[in-house]
Amino acid sequence: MQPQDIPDRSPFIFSDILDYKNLREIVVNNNISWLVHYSAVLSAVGESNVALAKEVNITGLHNILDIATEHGLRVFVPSTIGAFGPSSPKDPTPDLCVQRPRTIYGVSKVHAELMGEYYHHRYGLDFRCLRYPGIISADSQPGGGTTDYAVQIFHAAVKTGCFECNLRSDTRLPMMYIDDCLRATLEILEAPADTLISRTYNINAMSFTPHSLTQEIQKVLPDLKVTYNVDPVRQSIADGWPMVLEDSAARRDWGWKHEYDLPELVQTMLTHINTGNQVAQAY
Ligand SMILES: NC(=O)C1=CN([C@@H]2O[C@H](COP(=O)(O)OP(=O)(O)OC[C@H]3O[C@@H](n4cnc5c(N)ncnc54)[C@H](O)[C@@H]3O)[C@@H](O)[C@H]2O)C=CC1
Ligand SMILES: CC(=O)[C@H](N)C(=O)O
Repeated sequence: MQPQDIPDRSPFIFSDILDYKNLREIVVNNNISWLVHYSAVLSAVGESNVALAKEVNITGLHNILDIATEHGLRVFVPSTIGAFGPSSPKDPTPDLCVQRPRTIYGVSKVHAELMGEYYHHRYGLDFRCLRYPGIISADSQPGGGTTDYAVQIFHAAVKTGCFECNLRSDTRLPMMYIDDCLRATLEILEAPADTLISRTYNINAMSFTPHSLTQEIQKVLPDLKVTYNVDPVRQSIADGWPMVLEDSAARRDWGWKHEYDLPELVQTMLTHINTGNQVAQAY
């Protein structure tokens, strides 16, 4: 979303997550009561700039937790499938298991989960966290992650009919459509505190490989051609991640239920991208 798309009643303020004083000023001046902390450097970009990922993902998180504790705010921080690693069980990956990620992104997200839970128990901070799968959305370009291919393929399928995939065709990863992701986030934020047995939950929707995604898109666009040029950094990250997230605790405690499986995802993405293109061409 661009600043000009935000309605007048919702102030849009640019701020650096590393500027503690400015963040505090924004919280106080705007009577903020919930912090939804999305700023991060994602998995693939993090491996090419570890220093930046450490700053944004770890120091930025510390700022958020301290401000929230100081001002009694509720905090949501997304975690990720990237918080697991090669020694975690993969199919399915439970909420509680070995977490030894090998990316700075994953390490920073495990740190966020543990710090948030520590602040909850130590200072009573209302910290809530979901481990998202790869998120797929038509209106924003992906920001340097390992699951980016699953967004890029839709744009390529509509615009050029061919796509070069940077993961192996059999790489199975958990994914979720953005509407399910945003609804899950609102649902956990609004859940009564006494229903939350845990402060960090896996949420799952679907899992697919580049090959099975291609086949589903080809049902609508049969001429789509996909070739493979594997990026070793992204592939080794993906090889250490879950294939399926086990999310029965989220379903039991606060009623999580996904709505989009692979066929609905493909239909919805292609419709959005086609509509966007038609609007763009009309101008
Ligand atoms: N997109 C996905 O598939 C998944 C995303 N998540 C989490 O969701 C959150 C959002 O992810 P995306 O929107 O996909 O990532 P993105 O890379 O598109 O967005 C990250 C945002 O952080 C901002 N940012 C970076 N440095 C900053 C700083 N110093 N101060 C303020 N803002 C700064 C960037 O400007 C960017 O808007 C992240 O915390 C990510 O870990 C978790 C799992 C999956
Ligand atoms: C799954 C994520 O956290 C993100 N999309 C990434 O690939 O880094």
